[in-house]
Amino acid sequence: MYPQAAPHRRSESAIEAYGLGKKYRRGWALRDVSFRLPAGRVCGLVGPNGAGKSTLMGLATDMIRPTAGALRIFGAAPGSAEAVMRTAFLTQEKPLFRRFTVAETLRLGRELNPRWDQRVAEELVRAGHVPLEAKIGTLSGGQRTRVAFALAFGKRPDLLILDEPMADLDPLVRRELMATLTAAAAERGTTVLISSHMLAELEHICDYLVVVANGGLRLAGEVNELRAAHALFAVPPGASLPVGGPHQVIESEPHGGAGRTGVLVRLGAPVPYGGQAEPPTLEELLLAYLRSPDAPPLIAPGARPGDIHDVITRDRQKAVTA
Ligand SMILES: Nc1ncnc2c1ncn2[C@@H]1O[C@H](COP(=O)(O)OP(=O)(O)OP(=O)(O)O)[C@@H](O)[C@H]1O
Repeated sequence: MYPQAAPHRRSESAIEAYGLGKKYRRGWALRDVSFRLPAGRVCGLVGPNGAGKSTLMGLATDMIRPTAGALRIFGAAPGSAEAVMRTAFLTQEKPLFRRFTVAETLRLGRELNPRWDQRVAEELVRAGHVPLEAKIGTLSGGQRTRVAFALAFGKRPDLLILDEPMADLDPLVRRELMATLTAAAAERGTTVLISSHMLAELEHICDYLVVVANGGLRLAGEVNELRAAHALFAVPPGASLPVGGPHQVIESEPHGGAGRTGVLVRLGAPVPYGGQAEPPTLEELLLAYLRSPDAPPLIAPGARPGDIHDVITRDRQKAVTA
């Protein structure tokens, strides 16, 4: 059963993937991945180590070429001038020139990006008391991360792709930068795709979710829709599971003490919440799917991409008119 959303015009897609796959010598890192991320969403990309998250982000930023399928950024091919101008990508590595000062780094950002916003970039640096005249090589890991964030935000991207970028930040700075992220998304309609293993943190910022495991897509869609499509039952010791038939058990785990079992089900029919059942939190939903990598995928209707043939036709038309 899937909660019926009110009919609405299909919004612009920031990312659409069609049967996307990447094969390395050791095998498929990502296989047959199809989803869309509507523009303006903050999307958590979640999966166990080696699930294919960085590969997906590499494909979206043209760092990696697909073995199969295709991907579009605002309708444009990754690596095209339009996609590059509209996208900022931040990884754990944060390649910055160590001999440049912070001010020189921001100047480089200004020269390379036609939509550069010096005020936004400088404010981010100043908020962390990072001296503009300091050389990058003399900064702490967290300060370098802040400068890399300033470069990414200064670019005023429509799509910000963040590959676990905050691992070296203290909790207060993480919070501050998360707040900056969500404010940018709310004010400018920036789409954010952020991979993280910090599930509780994602709960605060994400309204959209893509889960990958073993190189395949497991969940995609709006957080609220995905939560509403599941229920968590707290089953007392000795009691039998009060669901069956159309419902599908994703996972059962000890829950809340007193010998109770928490059973997360994908709903096949409406259940009255209350009593034993409640909608799972985002963290409960994610943990259940991470612990059950073979659970069948659930791609919300709004997260399904259009037809790949339309994309090919559109590309051909662009090539003819170019
Ligand atoms: N350049 C490469 N050559 C060969 N195999 C690779 C390469 N890059 C990634 N892989 C493999 O592809 C799979 C997916 O890797 P990927 O880095 O996308 O996972 P991830 O979800 O980002 O993991 P993590 O959470 O650990 O960062 C892994 O099995 C990895 O070993």
